[in-house]
Amino acid sequence: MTTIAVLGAGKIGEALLAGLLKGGRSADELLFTERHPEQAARITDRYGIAGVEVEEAAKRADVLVVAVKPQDIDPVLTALAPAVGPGTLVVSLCAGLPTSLYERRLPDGVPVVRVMPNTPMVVGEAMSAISPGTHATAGHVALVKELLSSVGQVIEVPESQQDAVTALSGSGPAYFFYLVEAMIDAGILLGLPRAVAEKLIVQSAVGAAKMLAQSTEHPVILREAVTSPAGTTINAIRELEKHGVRAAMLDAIEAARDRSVELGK
Ligand SMILES: NC(=O)C1=CN([C@@H]2O[C@H](COP(=O)(O)OP(=O)(O)OC[C@H]3O[C@@H](n4cnc5c(N)ncnc54)[C@H](OP(=O)(O)O)[C@@H]3O)[C@@H](O)[C@H]2O)C=CC1
Ligand SMILES: O=C(O)[C@@H]1CCC=N1
Repeated sequence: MTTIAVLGAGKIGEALLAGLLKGGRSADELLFTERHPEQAARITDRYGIAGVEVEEAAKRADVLVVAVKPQDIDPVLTALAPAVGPGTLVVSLCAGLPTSLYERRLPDGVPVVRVMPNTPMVVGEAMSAISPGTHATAGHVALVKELLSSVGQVIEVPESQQDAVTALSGSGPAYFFYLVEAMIDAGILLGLPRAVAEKLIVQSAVGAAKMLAQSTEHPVILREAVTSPAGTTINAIRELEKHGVRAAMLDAIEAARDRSVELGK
């Protein structure tokens, strides 16, 4: 049995615990730490998983998944340093934080794998990108891939690409939610009831996402197929181009990448 402890059961930590249970792990194999007692009690009630202190998690777990905000990492590393050994695998989900930070602060030889997942984990559709640190072996990478495969898809990337990955797929779901929110607002502007606008847009998003996932065509071909000559769509596209939506997207994702780099300093 591999015991997995999630340090920081917030949004992504809870999503991972829920996903691992759905993927077939038993609650006995899982632990978590959480500094809000009410959140800890809620998680134990809901999933039957035990909440423990960081030091106990470090002693009992084979895999420690760090899911606190990057700004909160310092006390976690201080608590882990005397408690982890080279047999414990540390998996960091934290934006920006390099494996070298963990390697510097933890005992020599502790294996570290950096992962950037995303919240569609809650529906088994995460996109996770993983990068091994200096002491992580192929076996460690395989174990992390196996864990994350139960909550979505996994790719391995060089660690130098992790800030870009964070900006693209880590934050990516937020961009889609933002777009959906704006499109629902447009429905309200055009006089549709909110419930109708929501249904129209959410199902259009689900359908478009399935087409993107299943089709071998480039997204531009899929868009062209919707854009009839002298029709409605091209009028909307002209407005999007006029307002610089593509350039805004490039700038937005570059800004997210820059923030990830900054968090790692
Ligand atoms: N949300 C997302 O979509 C994604 C997040 N990530 C990464 O995951 C990490 C967590 O993000 P997210 O889940 O959004 O953040 P949250 O703030 O929701 O979750 C972190 C939780 O950990 C708690 N915490 C902080 N320090 C400790 C500690 N020492 N011991 C126990 N618990 C602690 C926090 O408490 P408190 O509320 O008091 O701070 C909070 O409840 C971040 O590093 C982020 O970069 C990665 C990919 C996607
Ligand atoms: O916004 C953040 O910093 C985190 C990392 C990627 C998604 N959410």
